Amino acid sequence: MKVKIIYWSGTGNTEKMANAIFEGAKEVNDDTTLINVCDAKVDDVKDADVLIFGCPAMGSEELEEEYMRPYMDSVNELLKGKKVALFGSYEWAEGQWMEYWKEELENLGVQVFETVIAYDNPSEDALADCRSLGKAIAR
Ligand SMILES: Cc1cc2nc3c(=O)[nH]c(=O)nc-3n(C[C@H](O)[C@H](O)[C@H](O)COP(=O)(O)O)c2cc1C
Repeated sequence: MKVKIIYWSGTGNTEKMANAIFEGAKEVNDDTTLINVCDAKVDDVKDADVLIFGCPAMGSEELEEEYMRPYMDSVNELLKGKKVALFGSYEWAEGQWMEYWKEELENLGVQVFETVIAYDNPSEDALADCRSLGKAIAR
């Protein structure tokens, strides 16, 4: 089972979460790759069984618009039938962007296995949740 973690992070908070998910997933599945969305291709989604996408709350409860939004728009339709999870950091509001993101995928018929959000610089507890997510989804 091929696992890919694809993320965007402006100031490193979501990147810390991505690293923790990677650590957890690697423990149970060697075929796990961590990719910055700036380097991600559509094929990265095509050949994966498990996709874990990360993006902080940006804009007004939106995905980052230069890389993450266009990337998701190009792969959303390919996610049906795959195992998908979402994560990211936020600071100004209460995590609504993650609800919108999950809802958007569910409306396309994609099942979202889990979402993990962390306030600002992720706490040790939040990072532990990230490692658990990686471990649970990559088995
Ligand atoms: C341009 C911009 C827009 C943002 N919009 C939101 C928002 O709508 N809701 C929110 O909770 N936080 C918002 N934030 C705060 C970020 O989500 C928060 O700083 C997060 O930790 C950044 O994660 P990163 O270090 O992975 O880039 C915004 C930050 C920036 C720079």
